[in-house]
Amino acid sequence: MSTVGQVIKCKAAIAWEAKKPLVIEEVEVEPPKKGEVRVRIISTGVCHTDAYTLDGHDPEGIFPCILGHEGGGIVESIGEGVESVKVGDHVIPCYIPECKNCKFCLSGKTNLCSLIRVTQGKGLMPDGTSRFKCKGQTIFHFMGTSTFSEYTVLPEISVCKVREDAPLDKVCLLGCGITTGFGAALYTAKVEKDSTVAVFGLGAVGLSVIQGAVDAGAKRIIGIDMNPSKFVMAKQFGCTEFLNPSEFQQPIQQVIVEKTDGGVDYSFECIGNVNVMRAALECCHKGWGVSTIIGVAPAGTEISTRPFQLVTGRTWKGSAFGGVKSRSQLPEIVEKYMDKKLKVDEYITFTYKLNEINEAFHVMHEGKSIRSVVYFQ
Ligand SMILES: NC(=O)C1=CN([C@@H]2O[C@H](COP(=O)(O)OP(=O)(O)OC[C@H]3O[C@@H](n4cnc5c(N)ncnc54)[C@H](OP(=O)(O)O)[C@@H]3O)[C@@H](O)[C@H]2O)C=CC1
Ligand SMILES: N[C@@H](CCC(=O)N[C@@H](CSC=O)C(=O)NCC(=O)O)C(=O)O
Ligand SMILES: [Zn+2]
Ligand SMILES: [Zn+2]
Repeated sequence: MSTVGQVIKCKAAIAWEAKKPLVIEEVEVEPPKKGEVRVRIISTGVCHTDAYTLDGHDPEGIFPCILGHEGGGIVESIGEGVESVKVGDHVIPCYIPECKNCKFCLSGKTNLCSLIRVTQGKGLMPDGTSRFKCKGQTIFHFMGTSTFSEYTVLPEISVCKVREDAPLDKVCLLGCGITTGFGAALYTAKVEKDSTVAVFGLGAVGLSVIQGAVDAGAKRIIGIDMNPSKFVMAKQFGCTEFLNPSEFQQPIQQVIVEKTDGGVDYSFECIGNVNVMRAALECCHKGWGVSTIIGVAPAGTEISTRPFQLVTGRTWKGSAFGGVKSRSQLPEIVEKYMDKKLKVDEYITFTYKLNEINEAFHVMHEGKSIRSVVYFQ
């Protein structure tokens, strides 16, 4: 029986409140309105940012909500006026949309489309309402994607069509962490051949920075993590040296400056810790070192350094989704994976069914996972 135009009742993991486990509930998902798309999610990764919001660190965290932003799915139905995707298309939901028409999209300088950013940050669709209900209560969207639900509704501009032979249970991971790190190295920092790179935090994002740095021809890639178990995979990805800050008396930036004849050409913070962000800037070479912040830091925290660090030629940058334009450039990243030029399968350390999703958060907090993928069937 067709579900088009009908409210769909399905399973979703609800975050009823911060710091509490998700609860699998039956939710009602409304049909897509004008300019919207309803997607059946096949699988979803669990990113550190989902944990950050669930743990109550996100100033935009609104509860109850359906988290999840690293999904792969199939279009179930489309709303009036939708032209860029059709029923049955394979898609990746995108937390940074691409309208191709706002000041940001037209600038050619950024991937940060801002057409619907305000409502998205309030957990709502662009018309200011939600498509989710549970037990008669409105459930908020998250990052415009809410992929921890069997069905979700997205604005058309937040949906990237991908080739049908790309396995959705793998390329879902390109919806966030892998694309973010890879893009940050190649498109935001623009790492150069023969350069020296420091990567702080060797989770999925850090490993992807390493992939980007290898692609760019970096000569030395120094991985820094407090968890030495993360070094094993980093080495397989092309990291050439490893440092555990807890093994040194001096600040880690000083150790790196000494080991690299004055500092690295590029550094990346892939943790979300403002003290590490400072270290990442200060381990950069005087005159030209560029440090890119990727990690998302808790509400209320701020970065600091001596302005002299910048006066003397270091640059502080930031990157969201690796600077990748979601609808026009993400298909190229999928292509790289399909051509075996980008690792994706290797990140999947755990797989779960939806009713086991809290375990994915547990293994992440224990430092045991790179990525968990949750399957809906
Ligand atoms: N800007 C953007 O567009 C995006 C930002 N993010 C953000 O990027 C960050 C990384 O995400 P993800 O890779 O999924 O996270 P992970 O938790 O998988 O990786 C973070 C790694 O950093 C390690 N770590 C923690 N504290 C320190 C420290 N003080 N010094 C060195 N290493 C440390 C962790 O160790 P352990 O294993 O012990 O925890 C872990 O190995 C998060 O803040 C996330 O929110 C993610 C995607 C997109
Ligand atoms: N809601 C947070 C900000 C969280 C954040 O910075 N998100 C990143 C993506 S993290 C993905 O895992 C991002 O794309 N930021 C750009 C944006 O417009 O949100 C807060 O309010 O601090
Ligand atoms: Zn993410
Ligand atoms: Zn736009």
